[in-house]
Amino acid sequence: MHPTQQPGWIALSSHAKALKETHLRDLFSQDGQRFERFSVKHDELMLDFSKQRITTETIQHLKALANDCQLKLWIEKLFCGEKINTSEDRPALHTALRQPADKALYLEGHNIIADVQENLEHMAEIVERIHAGQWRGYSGQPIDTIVNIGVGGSDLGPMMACRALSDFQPLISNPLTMHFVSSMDGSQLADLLDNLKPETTLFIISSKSFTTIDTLSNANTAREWLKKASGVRDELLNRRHFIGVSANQEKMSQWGITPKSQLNFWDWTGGRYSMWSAIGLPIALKIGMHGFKDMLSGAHSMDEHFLHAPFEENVPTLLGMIGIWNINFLNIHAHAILPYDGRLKHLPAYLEQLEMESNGKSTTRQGEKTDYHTCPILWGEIGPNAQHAFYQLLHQGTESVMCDFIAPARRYHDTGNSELQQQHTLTLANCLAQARILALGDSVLDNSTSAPRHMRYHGNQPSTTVLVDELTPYSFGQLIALYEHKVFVQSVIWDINPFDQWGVELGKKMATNLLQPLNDPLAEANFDSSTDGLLNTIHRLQGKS
Ligand SMILES: O=P(O)(O)OC[C@H]1O[C@H](O)[C@H](O)[C@@H](O)[C@@H]1O
Repeated sequence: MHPTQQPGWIALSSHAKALKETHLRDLFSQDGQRFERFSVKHDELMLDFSKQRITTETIQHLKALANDCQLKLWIEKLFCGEKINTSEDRPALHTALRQPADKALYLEGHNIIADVQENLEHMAEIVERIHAGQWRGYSGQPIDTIVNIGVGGSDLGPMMACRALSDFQPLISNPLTMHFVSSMDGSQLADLLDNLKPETTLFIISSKSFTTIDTLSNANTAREWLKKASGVRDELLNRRHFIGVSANQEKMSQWGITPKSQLNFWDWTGGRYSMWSAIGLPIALKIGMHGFKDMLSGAHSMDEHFLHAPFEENVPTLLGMIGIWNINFLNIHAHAILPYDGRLKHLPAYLEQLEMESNGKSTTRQGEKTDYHTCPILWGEIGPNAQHAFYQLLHQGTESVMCDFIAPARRYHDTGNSELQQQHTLTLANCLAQARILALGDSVLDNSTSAPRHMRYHGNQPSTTVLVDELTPYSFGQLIALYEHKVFVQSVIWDINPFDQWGVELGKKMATNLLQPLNDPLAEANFDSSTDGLLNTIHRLQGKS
């Protein structure tokens, strides 16, 4: 049945009308127990939903809607490997990547957990060799610099995790420097190559498809740079300086990655869900295999919780359903991700891909056009930095925005560094202050109403605070799995497939069509007046016409 015809949806619509005039300030003054009522803890994460514009009735209706849409059944389909990515005829089994070794999951008669474990062992061998200084470049010197070349899901997850978990680097005899390169125009790579030593640099070419032009162009540039610098033959460079990570072995081999330096994963791992697979090699290099496995365990703990916990305690389900409430019933279509921890700098970019590429769709599983909103516009920044940039709009603009505040409760506590401890306290104070003012507005002040209009804060901007006990590989794994499952919950309610991304394909084809007319001013170009005009101007500026 169409989601908007479900009884839960209809009940939520009238409930939203009844709550329309209710400010968060009223909800707090009516109920002194909001925090106890609307905060939920699972393991190392605590989510406070009390600053959302909800009542206990809202939660009941959301639960009814989740049941109407058979959420429980869909979660089971996800975990057991049903082909729920129907447009690509495959399952989405990122949860299998974090299953313990003693579990089994059969896909077409084959135990994929055994494959996953074998893969982890191969990863561990590579990590060990590099950490021990036994992986040597063409001149015999140990590798000390890693450059991950990838884009989208083959870049954002590992880059985010390496930054987030840099406090957890193991003591190794051969410390590594790590870089991430994604941009198609080569600007990141060009800057980097000027400062790298070719004989000690190892490139990880990460691409699920191994056909992504952005990644292959950067990889080719890197190989040419190595060739010129070393004067060594391709075969030796490929063996000593390139590792490939892909679900496409054939393409990796064609490019020249030697079989021993190939790490595989599977088409049932979506690109934006792949940091748990061999795509996570940079993470394992950064925090060691032990740390990487802790991250997998954290995610697994969230998986088990998502699969088994009842709705009222189910953290990803609540996060997803309260998002549905905001988007479809309170008409809020902007979502800010605000980590109060500089280590989570890349979390907003990661979630932009995870959420908007998964749920930024308007076609239902039945192939019909949705007549309701789906994924909101998501963006974000380290919270304290964003306070000096776009919080003005959050506090006094005309848009309703829902916010996620994400902060660790403990940091620096065992460093003995009181200045840094104080900085953490200051950061938490800002996090709590901002969420409070966004919710309650200037009613937090005694004499607010006497202030001129330009100094008023209207409040009523809903937010969730995600409090992490302490940022570790384990809690980080939980946090990311939380968002993955939240996205899944919303996709079920919206009746869309979150695991494909057809909306990115046409742009790739069109860019290919434009290469020839860009190279050759005499090539036939008959696109549209804007594109033709831009082509002519570029030719003129390049001195080609
Ligand atoms: O890993 P790759 O196959 O190189 O793909 C890299 C990225 O590019 C694609 O265009 C998709 O939009 C992303 O989902 C994907 O993560």
